[in-house]
Amino acid sequence: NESMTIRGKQFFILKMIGRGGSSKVYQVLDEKKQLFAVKYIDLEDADAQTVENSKNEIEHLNHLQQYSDQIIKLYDYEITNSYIYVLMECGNLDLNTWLQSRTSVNPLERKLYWKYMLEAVQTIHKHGIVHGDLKPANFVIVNATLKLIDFGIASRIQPDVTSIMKDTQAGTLNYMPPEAIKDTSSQHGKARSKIGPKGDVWSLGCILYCMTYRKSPFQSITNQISKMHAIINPSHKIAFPDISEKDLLDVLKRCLVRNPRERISIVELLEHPYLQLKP
Ligand SMILES: Cn1cc(Nc2nc(NC3CCCCC3)c3c(C#N)c[nH]c3n2)cn1
Repeated sequence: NESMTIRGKQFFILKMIGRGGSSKVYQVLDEKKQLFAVKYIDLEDADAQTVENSKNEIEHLNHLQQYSDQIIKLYDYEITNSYIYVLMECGNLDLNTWLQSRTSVNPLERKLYWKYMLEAVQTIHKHGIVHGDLKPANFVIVNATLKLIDFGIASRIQPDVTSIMKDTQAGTLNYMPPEAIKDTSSQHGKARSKIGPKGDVWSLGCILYCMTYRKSPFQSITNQISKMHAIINPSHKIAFPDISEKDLLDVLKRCLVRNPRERISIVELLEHPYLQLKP
């Protein structure tokens, strides 16, 4: 069985959890049989921007450790000219895989997960980071809590193909805010800087919509161009089938407002009646 050495400590590979571009994520054990996740980034054929983004992401992850338990724990990392190893806590499962495996989500679970997602995203916003590409695969379940595993700065990671993830989440438009599609200024890479924190609120709303109605608001539109048009088209009314939890329905409607200025904020969401924890 393969092993890797990170800063003098040996880790034994159990399985590959996911891969994307030049990154791979493994489930590993240390010599005390403690479970960890290791992200391995191959820098051999990575361009300078990728190297820069990866280092930037790790520095932010390291800095934000102290501010919230809803940010994945970073134990160590090793950066060389040819690779980067990032040693992190290992979640039981990512939220996308979990959602795909559930026929229904129980209301209290949904409410708790929502609170954890808001707290994680509030933490990065407080430190000037807007993710810009939030989706269920960016969160992992650790015991009964949710943790954010990346800040959207470095490359995308998708679940390993052997884990039969058909619609891998990398590159999905299902959670993309209208302002990211409308933003025509400058080359697209800069568009993200134009999306403010309200862009992440839209994406979080799409995730909550998924946890409520089992699909994201635009998932049924399979043609990507038509999907983008629907996301930005004010005449395309998003369906909100009636549900018993009226507070939840109100949260969904306030997150999925196309005008970012009229969209609810993270702070208002944390104060919303839906989160006063009466199941
Ligand atoms: C499917 N599955 C996931 C876990 N747990 C887990 N997955 C992580 N990344 C996964 C990579 C593929 C896409 C989904 C996230 C990370 C991680 C990073 N980056 C830091 N800790 C983690 N824990 C167990 N099963």
